Amino acid sequence: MDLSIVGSGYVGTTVAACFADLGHDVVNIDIDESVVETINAGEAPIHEEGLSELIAEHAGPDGTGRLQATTDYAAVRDTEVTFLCLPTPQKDDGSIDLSITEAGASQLGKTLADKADWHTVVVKSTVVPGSTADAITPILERESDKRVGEGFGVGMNPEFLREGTAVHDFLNPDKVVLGADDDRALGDMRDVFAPLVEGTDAPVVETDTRTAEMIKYANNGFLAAKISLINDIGNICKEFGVDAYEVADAIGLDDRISEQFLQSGVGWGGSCFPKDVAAIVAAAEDTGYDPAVLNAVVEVNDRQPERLVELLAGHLVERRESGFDGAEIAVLGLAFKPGTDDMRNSRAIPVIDDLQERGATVTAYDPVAADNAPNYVDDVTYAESAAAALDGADGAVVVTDWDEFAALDEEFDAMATPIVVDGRRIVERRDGITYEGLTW
Ligand SMILES: NC(=O)c1ccc[n+]([C@@H]2O[C@H](COP(=O)([O-])OP(=O)(O)OC[C@H]3O[C@@H](n4cnc5c(N)ncnc54)[C@H](O)[C@@H]3O)[C@@H](O)[C@H]2O)c1
Ligand SMILES: O=c1ccn([C@@H]2O[C@H](COP(=O)(O)OP(=O)(O)O[C@H]3O[C@H](CO)[C@@H](O)[C@H](O)[C@H]3O)[C@@H](O)[C@H]2O)c(=O)[nH]1
Repeated sequence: MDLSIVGSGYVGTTVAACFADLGHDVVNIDIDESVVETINAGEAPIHEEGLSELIAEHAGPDGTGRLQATTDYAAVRDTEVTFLCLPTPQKDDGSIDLSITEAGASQLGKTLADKADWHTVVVKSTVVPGSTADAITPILERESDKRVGEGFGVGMNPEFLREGTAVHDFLNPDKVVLGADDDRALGDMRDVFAPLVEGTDAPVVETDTRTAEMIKYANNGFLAAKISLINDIGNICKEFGVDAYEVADAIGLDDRISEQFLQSGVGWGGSCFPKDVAAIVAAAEDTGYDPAVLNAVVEVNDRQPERLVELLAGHLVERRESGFDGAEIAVLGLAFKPGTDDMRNSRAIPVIDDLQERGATVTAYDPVAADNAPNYVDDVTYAESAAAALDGADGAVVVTDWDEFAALDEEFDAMATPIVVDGRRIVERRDGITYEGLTW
């Protein structure tokens, strides 16, 4: 099939490259010329395992591959189905900001005005229940001067991929959710996903757009809650001198709990959980409902970075009279999780802010996120390696569970005072360092 993917960020680029790999002809549309040029050069605009290979295979300068990129919405008219993969950030009050997605829908609608044939528009962005039918569809109708269900169809297909494993997750989904309010749009979505579903036996959930939208928030709310619950339990474990990871291993054996998402530590960040929990909380409160559990989920998460810094403070005052004042602290990890250069809402941000407010100077190391970091934190020195960050440091905190941190050993000997507070259970406890885990 001929597909257009509007928005070529973490989701759009992955989805476009994967659909091309599944045999569709795909055009990626983005307003950012540098993103478009990068894809057309056969390269990945973001760091995602396996993505460069797919783009190199399906895009490229000769323009003959199954994946192309452009800034021109007119390309939509040569396709049958468009996926909107545009950002849905949060406003200052936490509620969803639909303006970018609405602007994209408006450009798309204008383009569809000049298309004679039927077209299906699928919202892939995470949007609060009712957004597709009540906000996006009316824009498409107004700008195209067509009626939904007649000139075009609309669907909602939430995306569950994780950054760092985006390509793998998209190609091996636990489920595919197809939300549609008319049969023709649903039929088009089934056709688009047929090669994926046939190849993986992924269960397909067919529903209406409003339910599809809610499934996405329920999924993310549940996962964020699971991490906050294990963090809450982990904090209690720490008070009792119990290892939260040993406890998690045992409770994870219960099928009803499962072993996944039980890693306690400095908490959840990223481009999704923080804004999505905030958005569904705001949307719920708008209806008059008080989402007490989800509010607590955020509260527990917000406390973890400070708990990490407090643990370091406790050890530092024993070794340095001036405590944090003038101390050099190594921060290991900047990305919100390993496998990505994404720093949106990374726990590294509140940790670094707190360290600096207490008078410390920060040297940070991350294998891929250092170039991106100055967009999120100031006055940080970036080291070329974990060893260089640790060299001469008065203390270290681990914020991201990059595999390479597990291999650190003698590097700690070069610290001025070898105190290591681990927020991710990745560093090995060893002789010669004062090692403290956040929940163990
Ligand atoms: N990042 C994830 O892991 C993930 C996973 C599942 C769902 N989602 C959801 O998917 C949506 C997109 O997220 P993302 O992380 O890919 O966003 P992103 O910020 O990485 O990318 C968005 C892209 O859209 C482009 N853009 C902005 N306005 C445009 C316009 N009018 N026309 C064309 N392109 C435009 C930007 O230049 C950018 O390249 C969000 O709703 C998000 O919640 C994200
Ligand atoms: O046991 C765990 C698991 C994760 N995390 C943290 O949780 C955050 C999110 O991690 P993860 O879910 O792996 O990455 P995301 O890319 O944010 O993916 C989430 O958000 C996406 C965007 O909505 C969804 O598509 C995915 O299904 C959902 O997992 C990161 O800061 C992790 O360090 C923990 O602290 N403990």
